[in-house]
Amino acid sequence: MSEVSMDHDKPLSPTYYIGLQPEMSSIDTAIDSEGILSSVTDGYDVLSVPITNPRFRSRVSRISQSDLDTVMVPHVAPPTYPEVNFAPNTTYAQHVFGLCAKWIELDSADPRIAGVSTQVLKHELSYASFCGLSYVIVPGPTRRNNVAMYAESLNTALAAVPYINVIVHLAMAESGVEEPSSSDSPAPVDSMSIWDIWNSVRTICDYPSRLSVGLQLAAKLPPQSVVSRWFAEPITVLFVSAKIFLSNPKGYPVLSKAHQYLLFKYLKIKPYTILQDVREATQVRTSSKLPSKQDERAYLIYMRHLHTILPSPTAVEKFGQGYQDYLQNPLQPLTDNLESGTYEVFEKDPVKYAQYEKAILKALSERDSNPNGQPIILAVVGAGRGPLVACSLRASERAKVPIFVYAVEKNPNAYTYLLQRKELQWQSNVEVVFTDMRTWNPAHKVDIMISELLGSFGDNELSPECLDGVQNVLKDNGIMIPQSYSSHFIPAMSPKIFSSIKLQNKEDVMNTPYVVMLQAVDLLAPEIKQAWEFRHPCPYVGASSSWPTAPGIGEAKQQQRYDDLGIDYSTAPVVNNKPIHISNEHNNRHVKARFSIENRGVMHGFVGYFESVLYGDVELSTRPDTINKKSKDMVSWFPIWFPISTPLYVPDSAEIEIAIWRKTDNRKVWYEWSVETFMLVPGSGLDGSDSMATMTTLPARAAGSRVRLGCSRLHNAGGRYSSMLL
Ligand SMILES: C[S@@+](CC[C@H](N)C(=O)[O-])C[C@H]1O[C@@H](n2cnc3c(N)ncnc32)[C@H](O)[C@@H]1O
Repeated sequence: MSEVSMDHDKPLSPTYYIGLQPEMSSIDTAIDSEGILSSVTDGYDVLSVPITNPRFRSRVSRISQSDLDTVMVPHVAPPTYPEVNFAPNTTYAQHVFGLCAKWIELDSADPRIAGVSTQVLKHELSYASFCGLSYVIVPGPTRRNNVAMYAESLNTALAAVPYINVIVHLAMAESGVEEPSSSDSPAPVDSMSIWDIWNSVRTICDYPSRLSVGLQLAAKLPPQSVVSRWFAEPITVLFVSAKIFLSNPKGYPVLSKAHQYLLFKYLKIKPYTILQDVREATQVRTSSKLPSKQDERAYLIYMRHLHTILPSPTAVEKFGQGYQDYLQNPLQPLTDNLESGTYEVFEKDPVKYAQYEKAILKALSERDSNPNGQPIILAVVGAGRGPLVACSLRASERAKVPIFVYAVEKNPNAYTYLLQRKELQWQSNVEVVFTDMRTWNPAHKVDIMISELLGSFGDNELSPECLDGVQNVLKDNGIMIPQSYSSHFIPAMSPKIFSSIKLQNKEDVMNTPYVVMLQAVDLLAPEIKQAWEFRHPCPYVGASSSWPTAPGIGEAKQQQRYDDLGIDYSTAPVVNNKPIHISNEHNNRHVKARFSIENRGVMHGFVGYFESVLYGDVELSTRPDTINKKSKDMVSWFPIWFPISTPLYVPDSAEIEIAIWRKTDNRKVWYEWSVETFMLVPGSGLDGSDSMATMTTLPARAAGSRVRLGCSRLHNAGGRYSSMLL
């Protein structure tokens, strides 16, 4: 809005940008019905149109130049009829994106200019909203040191116009030299600086769901870390200038391979694509001042072609379609009885069951047959609707080893279904038992015990506790499948998940983990780390079947423990009229892991995965870096997200330390977690280089030492979000 950038002689015709909807549906007719939008859309789906025109700009400019001797911000009245580019019309409103005036300077250091700009923005948003538009595009901040001012204006405008979505138009990264450098060589470009500005804007505005990014694809793409960073942001629009296209040998416009790959990645989040500069680029490409419509359409045709050659989604992407970044509460199959539909979803994953069948086959083949040719006794504990029973029977056939299977289930409805399957399919090879596995007392001990009680973080559905409780029915040399499972984690940034959790607006929403098919997430560290492991059979749990002796402890000791804990033995947890073992301390876990962070970012939480050794070399994994090797295309588990209530900014070359506890008492199991961040002091002093501490106002510290930056609170410290053992 500054006088320098004012251009009164601009023609009155608005600049249109033309674009494609994420779903690529095309509208056949021109969207004009009022005469203003007479530019035919030519197969485009959306049109972005400046909300106001230069008449409005001239008036605003005159107002801002008047009364220069007063400090008051002059009042700007809303645009009038000849100052706007369109009128309300429900036929085309959904196909039009409003472009806010490019000449406003919300972040101007001059309070008059900033004040006038804010009024202009509010008027434009308000008029666009009145006309029924859903989206307006606002130019990004022009200065680095006045971001708070920009954000405040945006926030005010968002609050004043309640329904419209505001898209901030931003470059991916700076393209030029960053700051004047003291040396002769130019300072390197800081490729995260624009993301930094955006992060400040949305943080100051407190993560509004109506604020998103319109990302301008750069001609020269920034490093991969910047590409991944933007991918985690709410991108509503991708701006693609026709000027970044190359010409193929036949003279048609095409994008470079690097741009194609980037688009393939970004199109997954289904942004609108807006093509810019088509006329100018066509003129250059065709060396014609008046290129034909056909020549201009080449860009659109190419973009549509790109949509048709998108790499096919992975098995996980296909399975999770529609569930991306959608928060789900982790299942609690011990407390709750699952619905048939939920089991059906599990059963859609061929990979998990193929791996189980392979593991059972291997265990059967390695197991010496029982004396007198007795069948090997298997137990599927937590049988659900029976898929692992079916796997066991198939493995027995393949191994040519006779088996007898107990199918143990505590869900009465699943039990009924299992009885049906026994009657119709399995007959005498299978005995269906309705009980909590922890109180099961079978006639025969078990050679191979098979379970699938795993949650997204491995042990979070209480597999360790359930299996400890049934371990006493396993023969001394018996096998448990899985043999072990481990939990893994990594710090991550996801503004989308953070705001979705916040939006729930319920108490304690940051105290519980969520199961999420992650998409808009940037993993902040280069490697995922293991938290802990559980092995079965558990060495701390005895194989005695005498009930109610606490596994591995003995009744007297158990009594002693109750006494130590001040618990009345007679009030010990009871299942099926029998007290279950309460000494569960061996299933407590604690880990503190340190993650090196190369590129700065904001931590909103951490992602959890698991790995499991089913038997021998047959494994399962949900870790993105090992899933392909261990259980490619397995879809049964989405990752788990542990939120933190206050996002933590982490600078370049920093460290994040995450501490997690798995805590148990005699009735429940829960996680607690906290995060600390550190900055590393670079330079050694020995080579003559200054340490950052001496270059900044920080107190001098030895090079390599860690400066504490911040920490989160302890989450779920009260154990309120617990999984119940009873
Ligand atoms: C994750 S589901 C797996 C079901 C089945 N094995 C499958 O792969 O589809 C876990 C099953 O274990 C059952 N379950 C959980 N805890 C149990 C317990 N303590 N005793 C018996 N069944 C239990 C649940 O009811 C549920 O059917």
